[in-house]
Amino acid sequence: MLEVKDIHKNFGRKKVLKGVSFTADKGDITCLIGINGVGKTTILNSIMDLTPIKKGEILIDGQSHSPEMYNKIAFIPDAAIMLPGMTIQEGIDFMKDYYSVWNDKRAKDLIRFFRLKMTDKIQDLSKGNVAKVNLLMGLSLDVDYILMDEPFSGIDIFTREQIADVFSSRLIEDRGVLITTHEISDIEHLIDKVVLLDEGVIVKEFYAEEMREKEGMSVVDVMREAFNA
Ligand SMILES: Nc1ncnc2c1ncn2[C@@H]1O[C@H](COP(=O)(O)OP(=O)(O)OP(=O)(O)O)[C@@H](O)[C@H]1O
Repeated sequence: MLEVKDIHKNFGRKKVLKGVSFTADKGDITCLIGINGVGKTTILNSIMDLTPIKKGEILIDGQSHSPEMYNKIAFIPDAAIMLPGMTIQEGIDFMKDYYSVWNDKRAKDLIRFFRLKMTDKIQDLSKGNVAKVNLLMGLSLDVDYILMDEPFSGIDIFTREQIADVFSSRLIEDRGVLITTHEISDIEHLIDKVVLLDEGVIVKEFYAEEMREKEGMSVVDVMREAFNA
């Protein structure tokens, strides 16, 4: 389980996270939702230890940050992660050398699934293809948890559908996925758990299916109610 416990984060005098707590389970797709600038990326960066937190604790299967953690968790950001001059093949070769948890069979499945051309340079890729390469690099790591920051941002509907298909496919397997997205309707039917962030704290944490069955409310209905939209 991924446990975020009472984390606080300031940028200068601005208090962005004011005691954020939630959990994301292995086997679940958990979606972190909130308006622009509320602190979603900051939470993912904090989980990956890419930014220091002022207070609080982050546990991955009960353990706090350590170098071994990077064999358990992968981060798929919303910008290109490979050097611009590299080809996709060179990027894959780098990942293979760097990570002992690289799964070459899954990488090959993803290359076929996304129809990527290995000789293409990262700097020449469209935004959608950059997103696909990022997914390829993150999902090909045999880790238990995957964080994804806005995998649908600025991407056309067909590519969004293709990316959404990844969520329902065996490429995710029984791993824990924590995703931020504004394109909730694309994956509403695939999400297990929803965590709503507003004004520096978690205002609601619920299972989408339970909410549909017990309250007759969709994720978007709950969002509208929580954010008074
Ligand atoms: N390095 C930084 N220095 C100063 N302020 C920052 C920094 N990174 C983020 N912030 C501020 O922290 C707040 C939260 O930013 P963050 O990127 O986490 O939000 P977000 O919820 O991911 O936004 P979006 O939905 O637009 O991607 C914003 O007000 C942002 O301007």
